[in-house]
Formats: sequence, structure tokens, C-alpha cells
Amino acid sequence: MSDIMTIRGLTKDYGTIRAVDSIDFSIPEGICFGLLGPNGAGKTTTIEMMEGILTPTAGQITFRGKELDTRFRERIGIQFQSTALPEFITVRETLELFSAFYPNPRPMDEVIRLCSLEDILEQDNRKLSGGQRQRMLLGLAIIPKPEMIFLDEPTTGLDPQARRNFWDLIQGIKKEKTTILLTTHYMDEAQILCDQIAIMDHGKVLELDTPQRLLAKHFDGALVRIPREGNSTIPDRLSALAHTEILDDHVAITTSNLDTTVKHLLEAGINLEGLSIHKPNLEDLFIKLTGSSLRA
Ligand SMILES: Nc1ncnc2c1ncn2[C@@H]1O[C@H](COP(=O)(O)OP(=O)(O)OP(=O)(O)O)[C@@H](O)[C@H]1O
Repeated sequence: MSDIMTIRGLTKDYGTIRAVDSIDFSIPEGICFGLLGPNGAGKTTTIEMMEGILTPTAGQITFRGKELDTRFRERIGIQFQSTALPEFITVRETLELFSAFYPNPRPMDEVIRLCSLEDILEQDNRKLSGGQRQRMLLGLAIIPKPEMIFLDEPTTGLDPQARRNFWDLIQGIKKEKTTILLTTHYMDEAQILCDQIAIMDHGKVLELDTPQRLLAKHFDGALVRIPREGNSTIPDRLSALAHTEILDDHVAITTSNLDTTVKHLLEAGINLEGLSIHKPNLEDLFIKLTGSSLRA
């Protein structure tokens, strides 16, 4: 699989603020690549440089091995976080209007099918719900038959059902062999949709790999969490069995020997009220890497 996009030493300063701090990664063709991080991590700034909208302070971006040029914009699709839609016209009319901008647009019935727009075609843009609006914006992004699409937090603010519906659409578009760059606050979303993820915070990439490999690298076995209050001293003998970290509001114990770990906690008189045990997920990884949960 060849790389469709590569960034090297990418940096962006806004005055004295370094929003993106010399990051590097490559995106293999045909995958869904997730850029994850809390508010202010630098995701939007990164994606906007990759889209050719923002000029980097330093660094290099290549698309299929070549630096971004004016033709590059014709080969990508962008779904912006907030886009002003023309008012007083319907979804169908909006799709027709946008299709007219391109010499070789995707057939309308394909756009409607891929983005599940059948039910809202005659609806006025002003009357769309959050989920319907996102479906429509995705439709606009795929009209030019892009080789790669950029989705900047497309499900922020949607209810759980609308988010899940949107995930189905993204999976459908991925099957059409379009490369996807997705930014999101939601770790469950990334775990389901993304083949590779980069976790960003404070303008830097903290980790980059497949979700499975990142979890295997950082967690061995189950994750036991106990509230921090009254539990900051963990028995010494646990350290041989488990990896223990004291975080903001809880103590996290990763262990491949659950029975013995819980037994030792009980013997040491640790307060087990509020204890939880689960298989580690990306949310846990994020907390481990940054010391706090996503500030969504
Ligand atoms: N136009 C701007 N001028 C000055 N500072 C900016 C500008 N845009 C972003 N920043 C700052 O750069 C940093 C990164 O912001 P960015 O919007 O890229 O983060 P993000 O990860 O996309 O956050 P969010 O999830 O809230 O969209 C933040 O500290 C932000 O305040």
C-alpha cells in the first residue's frame, strides 16, 4: 500500500502560540486515518494545513509524492466543521448546485445512496437536524469523486444514534476506496472507524499506530480502576504483578493476573468501593498518555 499523503516537520505558529509542533506522519492509501485529541490539541490546524487552506510555518506536505499545488484541491473533498449552507433551497437543489461546479461530478443517485439522503431531498436546508446536516455536508464533500476526504469532527454534537448512522456512511465511503482523514474527540468512534490513529496533544503527536497495536503496547491484560481518594498507597507487592499509575481522580492498575491483584488489594485493606474492571480501550489509552480524559 503506497502512501497518499506525507507530512514532515509540520509546524504552525499563531503569533507566540505554537499550535502544531513539528509533527510527522504518512497516510497509506485507502485507509481511515484518525487524528485524535482534546480541544486545542492542534487537530484543526493540522487538517487545514493538509487541505492546503493554512500555510505552515515550517515543514513539508506531499500528496502522492508531490508538494501541494493548485490542482491538489480538485482531488480532495472537505467536510468543514461548520459550513454556511445556502438558505431557502432544498437538499436536492443544493446537491445540484454544487455538482454544477465540477466538470465530472459523481452521479447524483450515487451521492444520495452513499449518504442516505433519500428522505431529506425536498427539505429546506434551514430545517435540517444536526445529523441530517452532516449527511448532506458529507454528500457535498464526495461530489467531486475525491481520492481523499477530510472530515473535521463530523459527529461532534450529534446524538448517539445519529453518530452511529454517520459511522455507517463513513464505512460505505471507505469501501469505495476513498482515503479518509478524520478528526474526532470520540475514542469509540476512532476504535470503530480508524485503521490507524495519531493521538495529539499540545501540538505534538504522542502516539501513532493501529488501535490494536497501541492497546497491546500500552496494556497487558485487564484494567482495574479504583477511586484515588483513600487509595494513594498501593501495596508494594502489587508492583510485581501489575502496572500501577496514580492519575487525577483514580488509580489505574493494568494486570495480567486479575485474581491475585484483587486478592492483594483486599488483603491490603484498600477501599474497593467504586472499583471497575474492564478491557482497556482507546479512552483508557488517552487517559494514560495525557493524564486526563478527553476535554470534549
Ligand atoms: N486563528 C487562530 N489564532 C490564534 N490561535 C489559534 C487560532 N486557531 C487555533 N489557535 C490555537 O491553536 C491551538 C490549536 O487549535 P486547534 O483548533 O488546531 O485545535 P483542535 O485540536 O482542532 O481543537 P478543537 O477540538 O477544539 O477544534 C489552540 O491553542 C488554539 O487556541
